[in-house]
Amino acid sequence: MGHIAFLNCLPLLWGLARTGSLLDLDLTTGHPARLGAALLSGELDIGPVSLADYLGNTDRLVALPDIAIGSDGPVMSCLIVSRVPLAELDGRTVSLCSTSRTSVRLARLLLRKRIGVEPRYRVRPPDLRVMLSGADAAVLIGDPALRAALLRPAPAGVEVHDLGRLWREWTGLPFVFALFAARRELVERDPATVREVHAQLLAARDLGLREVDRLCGRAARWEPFDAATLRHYFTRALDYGLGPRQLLGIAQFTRLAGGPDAGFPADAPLDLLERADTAPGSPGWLPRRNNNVIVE
Ligand SMILES: C=C(O[C@@H]1C=C(C(=O)O)C=C[C@H]1O)C(=O)O
Repeated sequence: MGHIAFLNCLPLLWGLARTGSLLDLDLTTGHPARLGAALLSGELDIGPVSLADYLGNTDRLVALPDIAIGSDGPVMSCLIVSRVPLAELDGRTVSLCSTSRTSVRLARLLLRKRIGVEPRYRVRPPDLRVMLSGADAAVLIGDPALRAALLRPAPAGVEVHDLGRLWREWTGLPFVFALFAARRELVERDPATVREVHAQLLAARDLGLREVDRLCGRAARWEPFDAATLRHYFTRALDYGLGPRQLLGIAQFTRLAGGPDAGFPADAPLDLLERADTAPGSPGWLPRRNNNVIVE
């Protein structure tokens, strides 16, 4: 199973350890772009997958319901950091961090369709100093983004834009940056194991959030953020749910961002693993489609 090497997945890791599930799982830690590639190559069976990677490979992956990594407003850790107002980025250079697959797509969508600019893009490692050298803006995710937003007061003239906030203000919807998926081949071969791991993930997430005060007190000992900041990040900024509103957000993003150069089609389906108890008599699993229709 994959595990994202960012703080955003710490409540899950805490829960997997505290429930004992960690003993059943062989965990591979990495950044989202690397974990997506590993899931698709068969190196991993199950785990978090950046939304764009999922949407580009729906024939090979099945999404797990009720759990995701998203936000319903400011997310704190997916940012555009810019030396100039966003409206002035037309024709300028924007660095995209190499660890992200979805935030970089969301940033390009927002800049093109919401702000109305068409910058030049280049991919760089997730180091803000490197990203901003020779560029006017940078799209950064995960812990380096949290550090950029919270620790260093932004130098004069540098603007920090939160992608979760921009999306929410534009569409009124939550945004899902990553969901959890299993390889379709495994779901067909061994649905019981996929269901068990799914149940373990939900239990781990719930326990991690129930024990969030203990988790934050502990994490603040070695993270550069204090316990209250971590608590806010886990409980107010991040949204670990995948229900009807989050599915609407996914459908809206798919339709707006999908296309030949996006890596996924505008009509990419979302097949959710059906729960055993909601599919009586099914041979093991049934795909449930995200048929949300967006009305303009
Ligand atoms: C909230 C976050 O969501 C993430 C953003 C991702 C992306 O942009 O591809 C992928 C997985 C998540 O880690 C974050 O990284 O801070």
